[in-house]
Parts: sequence; structure tokens; C-alpha cells
Amino acid sequence: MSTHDILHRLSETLATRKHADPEKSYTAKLFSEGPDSILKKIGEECAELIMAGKDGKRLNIVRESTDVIYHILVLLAFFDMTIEDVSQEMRRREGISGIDEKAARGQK
Ligand SMILES: N=c1c2ncn([C@@H]3O[C@H](COP(=O)(O)OP(=O)(O)OP(=O)(O)O)[C@@H](O)[C@H]3O)c2ncn1[C@@H]1O[C@H](COP(=O)(O)O)[C@@H](O)[C@H]1O
Repeated sequence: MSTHDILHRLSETLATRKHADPEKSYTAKLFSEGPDSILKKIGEECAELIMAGKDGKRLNIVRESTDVIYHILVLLAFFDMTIEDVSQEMRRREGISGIDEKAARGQK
């Protein structure tokens, strides 16, 4: 299964959790608590990823990255978006150097 397929499938699963029981689904619990709770988790998971990056342990970096990505997908789903919306923006940026893009900002 490709990376895109697994992200797409997870996005679809998360969308179904909007009507799920918060006692049985962690995603449904986050949805029921609202966006602040999801944002708080993103902050916590990012902090854990930073610590994993400082330690340099590959397995921990992978695990913490997965936690961050999962919680970002939950935030997208909360606002009725999916990985496709992010994928579209990534495609739009493809081939545009970050250095060139930043320089162009100053000319607007
Ligand atoms: N990928 C994930 C995933 N990654 C992390 N987590 C959960 O995120 C939570 C937060 O992780 P922490 O380490 O911070 O745990 P914690 O401190 O106990 O969490 P809190 O109680 O403080 O929120 C844990 O409960 C993890 O199990 C995930 N929960 C679900 N998924 C995917 O989402 C699908 C739907 O999940 P449910 O909505 O639970 O059915 C699953 O089938 C998976 O594919």
C-alpha cells in the first residue's frame, strides 16, 4: 500500500468517527472535546517529536512523527478536510524553491 493510500484511508476512517461513540473511539473523544483539545494534543505531540529529534533515536522519531500526523489528520477532519487538501497544496508548491518563494514575498 502506498503512503498516499494509507493516509487517504486513515482520513476516511477519521471522518466516520464524527458520529462514533467517544467511549469507544479516541478520535470521537477528541471531536467531542472540540478544536482546542485537538490543538493542545498537536502541541504536546510536537513537543514529544522535538525531544525525539534531540535524542536522535530513529524509532522514537518515527513514532512521534506518526502521532503528530495522526493528530493533524484529526484536525483536518474536524474542519471537514482530508489529506487531499494538503496534497493539493503540496502539489501547488512542487518545484518552487523555498528560497525563491520567500524572496518573492518581499516583492509583493
Ligand atoms: N493513528 C492513530 C493514532 N496515533 C495515536 N493515537 C492515539 O493518540 C492518543 C494520544 O497519545 P498519547 O501518547 O499522548 O497518550 P495519552 O497521554 O494517554 O493521551 P491523552 O489521554 O493525554 O489524550 C493515544 O490514545 C494513542 O493511541 C491514535 N489513535 C488512532 N489512530 C488511528 O485512528 C484510527 C481510529 O481510531 P479510533 O478513533 O480510536 O477508533 C485507528 O484505527 C488508527 O488507525
